[in-house]
Amino acid sequence: MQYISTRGTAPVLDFEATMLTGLARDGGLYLPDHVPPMKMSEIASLAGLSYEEQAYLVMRPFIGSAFTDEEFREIIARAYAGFGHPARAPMKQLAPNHFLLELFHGPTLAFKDFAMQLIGQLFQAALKRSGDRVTIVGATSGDTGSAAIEAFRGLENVDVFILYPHGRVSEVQRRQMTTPTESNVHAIAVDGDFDTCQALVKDMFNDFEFRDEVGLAGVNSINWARVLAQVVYYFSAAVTLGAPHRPVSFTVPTGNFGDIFAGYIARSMGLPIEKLVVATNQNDILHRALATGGYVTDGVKPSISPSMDIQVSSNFERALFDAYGRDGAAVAQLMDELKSGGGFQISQGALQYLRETFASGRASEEETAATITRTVGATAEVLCPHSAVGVHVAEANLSATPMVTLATAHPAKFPDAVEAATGTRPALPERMADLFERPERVTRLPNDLSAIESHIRENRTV
Ligand SMILES: Cc1ncc(COP(=O)(O)O)c(C=O)c1O
Ligand SMILES: N[C@@H](CCOP(=O)(O)O)C(=O)O
Repeated sequence: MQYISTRGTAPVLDFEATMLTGLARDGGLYLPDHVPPMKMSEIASLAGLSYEEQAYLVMRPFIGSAFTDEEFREIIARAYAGFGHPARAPMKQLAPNHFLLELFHGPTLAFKDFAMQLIGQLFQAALKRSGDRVTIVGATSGDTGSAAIEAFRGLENVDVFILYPHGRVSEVQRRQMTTPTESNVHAIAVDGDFDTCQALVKDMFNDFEFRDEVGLAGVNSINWARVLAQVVYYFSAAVTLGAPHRPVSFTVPTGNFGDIFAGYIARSMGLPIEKLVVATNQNDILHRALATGGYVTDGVKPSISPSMDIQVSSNFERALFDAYGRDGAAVAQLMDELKSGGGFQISQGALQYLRETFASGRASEEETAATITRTVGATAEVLCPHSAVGVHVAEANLSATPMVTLATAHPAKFPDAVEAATGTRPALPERMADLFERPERVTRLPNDLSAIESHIRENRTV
C-alpha cells in the first residue's frame, strides 16, 4: 500500500513513513493510493469478534509490511488494554432506531484515545527499530492534546509539545495537559483560537529547516494513522446492528473532519453506510459549505462544545481531493485561496459528489443544551455537549435505517455545560479524582511562529 499527498507533489510513501512524516512536504495530507475493499463475507465475519480482533482485520490491509502480523496484534492489544469498558466502544439505545456509540472509555475520556493509544504503540515500535528520535508538535482544541500527552508521556525517544488556545478549553481538558510531570511533555497556551494553533503547526511543518532539525512529527488527524484507527469503530458498530446484511447510518459531531472522514473510508471499503451526517455546532462552516458550495471562514465563535470550535477544517481537504477526482493541483489551488483570502468556491461537480456522500446539520447553543436536558430525561444517558450536537442533528435524519450517533467525549470533561443543562455536576472517574489538586505546568506564548519554534528548540529533551 502506497500513500499519496492531496496536493500531488510530495514523495509517495509507505505506511510507516507516512505515519512518521505527518504533513506531506507539499503541505498536503496523505491518503492511500487506493482503498482496499472488504468482501461482504469478510465484513459479516467481524460480528462477535473482540474489538481488538476487528481492529486487526480492518486495519491490516493498510499497514503493508511495516509490522508483522504478530507485532501488529500485540500493538493493538496494548493500545486498548487500558480502556475502561470491555467492549471498548459500547453502544446504547436512545430510541427505537437511534443508537449512541460511546467512544469515551479510553484513558482521557474522548474518542481521540482510540487512535492516539494505537499511534503511541506504533511510534514506539518504529522508533525502537530505527533508533530515531522525534519531536511531536500538535494543535488541540482540548481532546487531541490530552490524548497525545497520555499516549507519549515518559517515552524516551519522543518530546511532545501541544499548542492549545489560551482560555478556550475546558478546565478538565487544560489540567489533563498541564498536570503530567514527565519532562518530555510540554503544554503551550497560545494567544488565539484553535485555527491559530493548527496554522502554527502546519507552518512548522512547512519550515523545512526547523522540521528537519528537530525531527518534527505530527499526531493531529493530518496523520493518516489517526484516521485509520478511527475506521474500526464504524465497522464494530455496524456489524452489531446487522451489517452487511442491513445498512446503517452515522451522525458524527464534526470539527476537523477527521472522524467523519474515517466513516467515509469505512464506506469506501464496502461497509453499507446509508447516510453519513456531518453535525456541527455554531461554527458551521462545513454545514454551510455543503449547503451553498461556498467554504468561507467567518471567525471562530466560542461555544459550549469547545473541541469543535474550528473553522479551518483540516481533513476536508481529503474529501475535496476525492471530490475533485484526485486532482492535487486543483486542491492546492483551493488551499492557496483559503490561506490568502479566507475561503473558496467548490465547483459544481465536486459539490455534487460531496452532497451525494455527506448530509449535514447544525445545532445552536440552545439546541445543544436542550438536547442534553431532554436526553437525560428520556434515557438517563448524560451527553457531553459535542455528543449532544450529534444527537440533535441525528434526530432530524432518522429513518427506517438504524442511526448511530458518535458520543465523542465523556460528560465530565465539560462539567459546567452539563450541570447547566441537567442540574447535576458529572463526576470524573475515580482515577482522576485529584486532577484539580495537581500542580499545573504550562508556557504561555503569543501567536508567533519564531517564538514557538525557539521555545521548542530550547526545551526539547531528545
Ligand atoms: C469531543 C469531540 N467531539 C468531536 C470532535 C470533532 O472531531 P473531528 O475533528 O474529527 O471532526 C472533536 C475534535 O475535533 C472532539 O474533541
Ligand atoms: N477537536 C480536536 C481538534 C484537533 O483535531 P485533530 O483530530 O485534527 O487532532 C481536539 O480536541 O484537539
